[in-house]
Amino acid sequence: MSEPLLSVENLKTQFFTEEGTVRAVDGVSFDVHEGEIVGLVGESGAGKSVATSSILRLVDSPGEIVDGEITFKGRTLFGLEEDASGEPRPSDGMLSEEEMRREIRGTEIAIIFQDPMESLNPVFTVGGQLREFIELNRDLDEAAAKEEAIDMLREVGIPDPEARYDEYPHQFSGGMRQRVLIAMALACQPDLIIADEPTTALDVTVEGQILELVSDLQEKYDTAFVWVTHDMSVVAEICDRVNVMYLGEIIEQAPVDELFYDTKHPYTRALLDSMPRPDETVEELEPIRGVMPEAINPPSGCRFHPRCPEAREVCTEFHPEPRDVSDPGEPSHAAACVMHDAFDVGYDGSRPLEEEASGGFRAGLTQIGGGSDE
Ligand SMILES: Nc1ncnc2c1ncn2[C@@H]1O[C@H](COP(=O)(O)OP(=O)(O)OP(=O)(O)O)[C@@H](O)[C@H]1O
Ligand code: NI
Repeated sequence: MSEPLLSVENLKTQFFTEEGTVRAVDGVSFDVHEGEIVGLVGESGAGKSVATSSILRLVDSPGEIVDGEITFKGRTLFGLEEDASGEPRPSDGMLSEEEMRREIRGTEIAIIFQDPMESLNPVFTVGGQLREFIELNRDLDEAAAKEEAIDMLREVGIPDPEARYDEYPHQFSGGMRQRVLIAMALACQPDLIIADEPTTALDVTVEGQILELVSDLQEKYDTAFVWVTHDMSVVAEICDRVNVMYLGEIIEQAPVDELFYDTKHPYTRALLDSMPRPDETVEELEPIRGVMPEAINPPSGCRFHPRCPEAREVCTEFHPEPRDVSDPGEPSHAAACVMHDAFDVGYDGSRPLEEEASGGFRAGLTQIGGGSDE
């Protein structure tokens, strides 16, 4: 395969709070290739948003990227090297804040958030905002930018775009506002769009329409996407490859079909069993038991072990990083679970935690977290 468009390596982003260090993103690696839609999925608090805002270096204090390397089209968005005394400092090649603002954010990598009202200014017309954005970022005069803005509104399926151009954000429905944000994201023809749960607040029908629109646009413009969601049916609908996150880590990484039909991590299985799937009728949905622990003091060993039905003693001790667990000839499929032979740390001979747990502390858990806990 060709060089990835975006490469994230061992990314660590932490928040230094009074309660302690929140390891929000704790050693995450993934690639995005040209024109690919890559999912980032996991329960609330898994670190999805922090991971994506780290890509654009938009993490605010008390948060900080503390380790890792992020490259995009051969340029270093984040990188560290050692100074003379062995302390880490930004690498020579790392883009400056000014370069990030001028050359990357919005133009090369656009971002779409869940709440369009955060990105749209309520006191200016929708068309005016879009036009100004186009004017600023592409060498177009006002008239040409207006024409382009109307074209973009039409492109994202807004009916009667000439008239809607002069309306204000509050005159648009939630779905229509989200379409405006997609138009804005596409306006500079970026190579990558980061979408952070942009359809979560919408009802299912509107969500379906937006996902369809994105698929069409993706084909037409060959834009790559990082699509953040907690919803496996959204993943099934639009993603090519998927990264499943749990407590700051990626625990499974696979093409979408492999993830659904040859699931390799018990957490992914639990996520799949906890929500309705378009491709399967299940008698009963099974919520994931327990709640995701705090990212300040993650459990020892595998971070999922306190909630895992397959957990054995070794899981409390050995902390697995994702390893290739694909069968020969199959596409690359990584999982961070020691039940796979690739780990060879004595899972088969290890004592199951199950019985002890059901009578013990798990019985004490009163709150049962579902898959979508927002
Ligand atoms: N400003 C902050 N200060 C302290 N901790 C933070 C801050 N922002 C995020 N975190 C913590 O970082 C972790 C990851 O949060 P993040 O928002 O990335 O989760 P998420 O997977 O996007 O969840 P959601 O689905 O709810 O959006 C959480 O434990 C969260 O509490
Ligand atoms: Ni989030």
